[in-house]
Amino acid sequence: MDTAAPTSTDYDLIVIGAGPVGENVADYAVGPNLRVAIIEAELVGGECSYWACMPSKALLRSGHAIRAAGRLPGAREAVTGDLDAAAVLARRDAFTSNWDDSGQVEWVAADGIDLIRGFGEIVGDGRVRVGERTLSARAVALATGSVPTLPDIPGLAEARAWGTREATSTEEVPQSLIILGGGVAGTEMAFAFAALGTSVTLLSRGALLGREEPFVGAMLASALAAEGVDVRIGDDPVRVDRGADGNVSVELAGGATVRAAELLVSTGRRPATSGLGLETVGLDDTLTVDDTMLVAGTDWLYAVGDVNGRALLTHQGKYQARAAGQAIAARLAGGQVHDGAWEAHAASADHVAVPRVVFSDPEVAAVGLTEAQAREADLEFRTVEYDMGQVAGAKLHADGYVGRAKLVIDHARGVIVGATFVGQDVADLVHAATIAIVGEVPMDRLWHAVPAYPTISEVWLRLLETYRSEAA
Ligand SMILES: Cc1cc2nc3c(=O)[nH]c(=O)nc-3n(C[C@H](O)[C@H](O)[C@H](O)COP(=O)(O)OP(=O)(O)OC[C@H]3O[C@@H](n4cnc5c(N)ncnc54)[C@H](O)[C@@H]3O)c2cc1C
Ligand SMILES: NC(=O)c1ccc[n+]([C@@H]2O[C@H](COP(=O)([O-])OP(=O)(O)OC[C@H]3O[C@@H](n4cnc5c(N)ncnc54)[C@H](O)[C@@H]3O)[C@@H](O)[C@H]2O)c1
Repeated sequence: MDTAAPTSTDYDLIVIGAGPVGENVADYAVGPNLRVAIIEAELVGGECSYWACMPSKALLRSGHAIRAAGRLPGAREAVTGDLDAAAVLARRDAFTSNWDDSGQVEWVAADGIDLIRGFGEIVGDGRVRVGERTLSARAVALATGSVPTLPDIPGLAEARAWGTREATSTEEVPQSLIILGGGVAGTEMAFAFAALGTSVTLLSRGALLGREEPFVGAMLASALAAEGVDVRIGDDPVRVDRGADGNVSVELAGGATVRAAELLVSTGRRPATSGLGLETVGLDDTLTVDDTMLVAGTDWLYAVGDVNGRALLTHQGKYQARAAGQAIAARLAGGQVHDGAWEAHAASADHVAVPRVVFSDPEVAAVGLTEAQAREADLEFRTVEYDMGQVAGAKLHADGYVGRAKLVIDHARGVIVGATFVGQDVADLVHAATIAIVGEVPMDRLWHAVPAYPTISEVWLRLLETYRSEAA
């Protein structure tokens, strides 16, 4: 398709999926000379706003605040009793706008984007069907997100298990909950429900958060155990049953059976490509994209956010959307596309600096490579680690502060390629590491970035001192 030529299409760009990513693709592309429509089958704002990031973080926050107060004499005595679960659920409801998307719909209209409600399906090059209508566009962007996977365990499909949607939108706090899957969602939900008073069993087939540094999973497993969560690692479920009394039982390979009022399955997600009609344009369900998110083998189709499987995180999907939206606008206007590494239309950071925060307690904040990934990449690297409990700012922050930090340093280039922090309130530490990686700041120059005293950021100084002393 010659995208620079004037055409008589209904739109210049149709975006399928109005989650955070689709909204940003449309927002960055739309302009006085570019007609943009966005198609949404459910709520404008997507999974993140109503069933994922926002409600899950709202459910977690009050428990973290109570635990934080418990670590400070004076505050500890002032905060007594349990969480008010009804108030926590009500705050969660406020953050999801009670699952009402009118605020986001208003924003779409104010931005000059046409909203079309319904399920969008590709029916040919640049052609999209929604209900009875078939629309044409010079470019189409898929931003349909991802869907949960369900493991093939006998009885599971019939057991009316919760997915993360049911967990984050629950109107009642179950008395007991089994969580299957020790990844990001399972670990966060274990903290959230334990704080709300639920008796939680967490079943993980390997170490918790197994893709992160090994100390991450070990520290979270002991923190969860301290919260009363029964963490079982490596004892796989072999059968699931929902009994006549409404409770769920899960039989484990080791012979034990665990029972609870509800079962949450959080065993990962896959790109939402089913029913999109990709076969009508010669594609299958695995979409390969370049750094402007253009799908390989096409000059009109883009895949952005969770659907391309690059990084299933809102902030990274929105970053891709900013690149893609601007690249689409440039291509449609016949302008220059700046898609070289680190240029405006390329999501270069996807390859080297994806920040990941797990809102557990302690929090986990990581970016770039772990040591294992650096080894796989055949880098010549060194690592340094530091006990964050020894940092003055951390000691002041909470009595008995427990935390650990680690840097992975590309020794040949003298730059950081990975960083991991575990500890109370470390989420915001990771952005400094992201800047160091993206900016390829040499270790010798990083030495001059002085952290304020007494902040938790002083861990940076300790890590750099450790690096220098070990190098000497
Ligand atoms: C429990 C949980 C907690 C999470 N917490 C965080 C977090 O704290 N931070 C973070 O960065 N990430 C978090 N994530 C990940 C985050 O939710 C996703 O990365 C993010 O939602 C992806 O945005 P998206 O726009 O690509 O997809 P989505 O948010 O899934 O939006 C896709 C939209 O497309 C619509 N759609 C799909 N198919 C069609 C179609 N054919 N026609 C029309 N509309 C369609 C859907 O209805 C949906 O509205 C979490 C995920 C889960 C499950
Ligand atoms: N704070 C955040 O940014 C945040 C929070 C929640 C979710 N998310 C995103 O949502 C996505 C989905 O979260 P998730 O936790 O479901 O996925 P995940 O990939 O993080 O974890 C899935 C876990 O399930 C396990 N698993 C997979 N198949 C299994 C099986 N058959 N039996 C037992 N265990 C099995 C895996 O080993 C893994 O530990 C993630 O990719 C994550 O990026 C992000």
